[in-house]
Amino acid sequence: QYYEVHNIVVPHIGPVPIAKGDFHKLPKKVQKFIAKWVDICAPRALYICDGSKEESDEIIHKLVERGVLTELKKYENCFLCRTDPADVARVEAKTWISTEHKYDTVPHVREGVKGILGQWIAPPDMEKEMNDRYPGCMKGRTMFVIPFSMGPVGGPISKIGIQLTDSNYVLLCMNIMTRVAPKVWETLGDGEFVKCIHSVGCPRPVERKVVNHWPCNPERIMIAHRPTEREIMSYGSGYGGNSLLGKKCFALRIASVIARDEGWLAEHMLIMGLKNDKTGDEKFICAAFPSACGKTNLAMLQPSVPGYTVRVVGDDIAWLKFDKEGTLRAINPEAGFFGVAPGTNFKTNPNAMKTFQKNSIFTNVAETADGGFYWEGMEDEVDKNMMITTWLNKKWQIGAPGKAAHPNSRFTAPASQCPNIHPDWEKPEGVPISAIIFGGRRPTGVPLVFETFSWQHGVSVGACVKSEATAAAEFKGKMIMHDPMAMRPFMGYNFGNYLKHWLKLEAKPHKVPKIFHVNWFRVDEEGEFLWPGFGDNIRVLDWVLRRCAGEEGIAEKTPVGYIPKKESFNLTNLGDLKWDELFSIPKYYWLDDIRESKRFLEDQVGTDVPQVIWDELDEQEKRLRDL
Ligand SMILES: C=CCn1c(=O)c2[nH]c(Cc3ccc(NC(C)=O)cc3)nc2n(CCCC)c1=O
Ligand SMILES: [Mn+2]
Repeated sequence: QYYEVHNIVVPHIGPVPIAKGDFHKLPKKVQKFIAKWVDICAPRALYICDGSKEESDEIIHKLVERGVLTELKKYENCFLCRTDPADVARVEAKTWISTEHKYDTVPHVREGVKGILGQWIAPPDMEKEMNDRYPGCMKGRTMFVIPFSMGPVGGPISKIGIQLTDSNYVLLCMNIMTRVAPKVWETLGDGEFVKCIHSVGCPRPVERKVVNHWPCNPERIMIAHRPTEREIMSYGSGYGGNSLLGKKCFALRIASVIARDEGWLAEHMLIMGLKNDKTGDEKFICAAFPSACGKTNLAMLQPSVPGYTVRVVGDDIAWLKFDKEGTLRAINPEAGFFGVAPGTNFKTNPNAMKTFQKNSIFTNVAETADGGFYWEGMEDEVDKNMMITTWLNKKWQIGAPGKAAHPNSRFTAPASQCPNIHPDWEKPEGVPISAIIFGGRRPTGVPLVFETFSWQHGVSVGACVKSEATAAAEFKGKMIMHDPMAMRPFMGYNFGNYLKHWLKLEAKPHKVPKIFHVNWFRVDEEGEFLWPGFGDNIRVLDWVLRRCAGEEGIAEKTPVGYIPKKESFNLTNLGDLKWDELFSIPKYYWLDDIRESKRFLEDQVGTDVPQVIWDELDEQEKRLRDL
């Protein structure tokens, strides 16, 4: 029979050989979903995954034989993968969201301004693009069927997805990053699941030359989301952010739409627990930072001074939901860490280093002659004379020109292996959240930490998050870029409506947490960092928690929020700290900052900005004028 799919008619190619698993035991809805895409993509065989170690070992063995993976003999069960250099990062310009009505997806952007809060594509145009890519795209390849759960399988906040993919690398990483298990089928039953279709876009016989045994189709990459149908279709890229669909595509973009509909939050946040060693009292916080702020380093913090036992729940994504007592609880929907390798070492993040000593996959890092991994930041941890092979497969040594690892090279490691993973990290109902922290890389004008005056003020601060970033190619050096709620590349729907959703959650019986803003990166006139950061950040989190506990006399009011009273702050062994410079609130810097933020919101969100946000910015401006 024929399938009416996306208005194209594909011949029913009849049964394909099932390499693994029992197709007829799958839930009916799942069988239909698979059969439809088998007909469209025309794979050579079907492989139903079970997420077992045996399965991963079998795939790894095959990929090592084929030269896709190189074993890192210095570690246990660790492998290096080099991608096609044309397929090394997320591609925002080719990331689309399709809904019936444009303004369900994007805000009303000012005429002539390029929208940076998501790209909308009309359903008919998306169908045309899909029909142009998917028919026959898996010819000569195996279609892997990955049943996965975001969050502990069966948990009340968890959600199930099924990913169809022709990439075995994706299968290996999904087995680390999500919960893949036959139990997902039972839990799913006849229920709904997020439909994830991924292809590297290289049917056999391949037309485009395959580099590094990494099939991809960079020229025709398209990462498309249909939130209303809970569907994701990713074509042409094998790279993590584009192909591990459980992460950015599902756990942020699609999940933020589900969360809007169901009354919870899917956020780009770390989750960490801080136990006061004296009182035994433990509090959890969530924090949202743009890239290059060291989010993973903070999540896995090794404190530099005693007083707290810090443990990580998650380093990238948080699903937050108010429980029936009105307490905000969060789960980490992921099961692994997909972290930026460069800059990670035993000083900046010893817990990360210990996490990926085994059972981990490294993508586009460098390789040492003794079978280890290497990247920028490891100079002091590897013998100076060590022969190194770069991510581009060139011979190299420390001190030589060029980079050994790609700046966006990644480690993929099981969260369970992290030495300071929290014992409750897989608690199905999540952990209670006492504070939400926003932050950015702000070299000037922004104090180390401030507490916002209210939920509404906090949401307005989140909406105006900015961070210094290496600007796109055309500029040299750095620019301060907007990254509202650190969700800019991951918004699932109209950002104005997203802010409205946040504001609405304050309603009773919800007990909203306090919202803070931090900045580890302020520098003095010589460009020297004013704050030592890293393990010393525990001092800031200590003050945050004491404020959450309602401790009096430790804060003073400023126009932008409450900042610590110097005498209340733990400064032991910090030596000379330029406290006043670190906490100054320059009036005209901030007046400019507020004006620039208003301009950003007018340009990028326009009429969709909730009035409350304008009111908060106006009040902020008034407080500054009176400074
Ligand atoms: C929990 C740590 C958070 N954190 C920080 O708190 C932090 N602070 C800085 C800036 C800085 C760099 C070096 C020093 N000190 C010396 C000795 O070089 C101090 C501050 N860099 C930081 N980084 C690295 C950012 C790039 C990913 C960082 O991750
Ligand atoms: Mn992230």
